[in-house]
Amino acid sequence: MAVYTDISEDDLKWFLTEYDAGTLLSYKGIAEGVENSNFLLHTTKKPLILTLYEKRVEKADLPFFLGLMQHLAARGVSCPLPMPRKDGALLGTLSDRPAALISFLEGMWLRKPEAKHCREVGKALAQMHIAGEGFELKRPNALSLDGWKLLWDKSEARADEVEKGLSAEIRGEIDFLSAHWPKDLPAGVIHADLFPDNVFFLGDELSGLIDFYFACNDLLAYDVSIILNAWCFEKDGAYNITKGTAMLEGYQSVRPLNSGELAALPVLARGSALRFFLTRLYDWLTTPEGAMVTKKDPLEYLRKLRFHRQVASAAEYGLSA
Ligand SMILES: Nc1ncnc2c1ncn2[C@@H]1O[C@H](COP(=O)(O)OP(=O)(O)OP(=O)(O)O)[C@@H](O)[C@H]1O
Ligand SMILES: N[C@@H](CCO)C(=O)O
Repeated sequence: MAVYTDISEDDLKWFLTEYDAGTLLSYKGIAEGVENSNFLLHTTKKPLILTLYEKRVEKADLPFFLGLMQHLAARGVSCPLPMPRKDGALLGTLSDRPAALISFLEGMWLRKPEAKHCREVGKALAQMHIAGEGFELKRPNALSLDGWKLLWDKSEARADEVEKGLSAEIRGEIDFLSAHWPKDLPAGVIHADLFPDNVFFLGDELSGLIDFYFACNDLLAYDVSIILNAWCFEKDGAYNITKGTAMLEGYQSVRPLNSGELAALPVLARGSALRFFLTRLYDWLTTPEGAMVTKKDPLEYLRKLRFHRQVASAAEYGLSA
């Protein structure tokens, strides 16, 4: 469960006096998520989400994340909107953590997404990429090649505890990706974590995107490879080409991928599988037993990485001719 930091009712009431948010009626911690502490607040006005930013979020990055949500919302992307305090600031402090109030988004995330949902996610990602144009703040991707190497340095010594031989395999993968990572592809603001639990639906209709706390400037096609990884594999590890086709068609109905982006997809998908493998591995090795958070399985992403290594061209992801 992702409530790393407890808050007291008195502190919360005091925190809310800085906002025009009404009077607190109730609040509760939200079990889902692994990164930050989230609470659902009911007040005499509208429901709100309170987020306390935890270890993987740099305070200096918060203006980028919160400003991006404002930028995207103003351009028609359905995403949470940060509520300014009475003094105009978007950030406050609660229980010694940077904290923000953001609007509550209606909808639920899908436990069993189908191809039609993948199509909608593809479209929404492309719309986000276009809406992100013109956002002036910049944030390099802290979880690209250099960040992967740092994470790997912290985990390598214990990697073989997770699976024998892992250490040599991952070192080889990082070397390969360092040598083959594409450079000259269209870049912009990417979400970088658009997993099923970050996309809300009302019925079959996509109602919004949340959790922009990994958003950054990077290759747009890298974001496409992330959604292929996150949405198009089945529980048994098989790639579902019907979902892949729908997702790529959905994306390209809004923003067609150029030939360079298409050719790079297998390498980009290896990179994004490695990224989630490495953060999960690090958490797996460092989260104490009994912590109130559900650890995610790094091996799921190792299997995906091995799949992408066998992919010869983007056609295997379900690209229609
Ligand atoms: N704006 C919002 N409106 C409604 N519910 C929200 C909103 N933001 C967060 N939530 C709820 O809180 C949960 C966790 O939020 P979020 O995904 O941002 O957390 P996280 O710790 O950053 O998670 P992740 O593991 O995806 O990085 C969501 O699954 C959702 O139930
Ligand atoms: N979406 C990520 C968690 C946030 O980094 C994962 O499933 O590993």
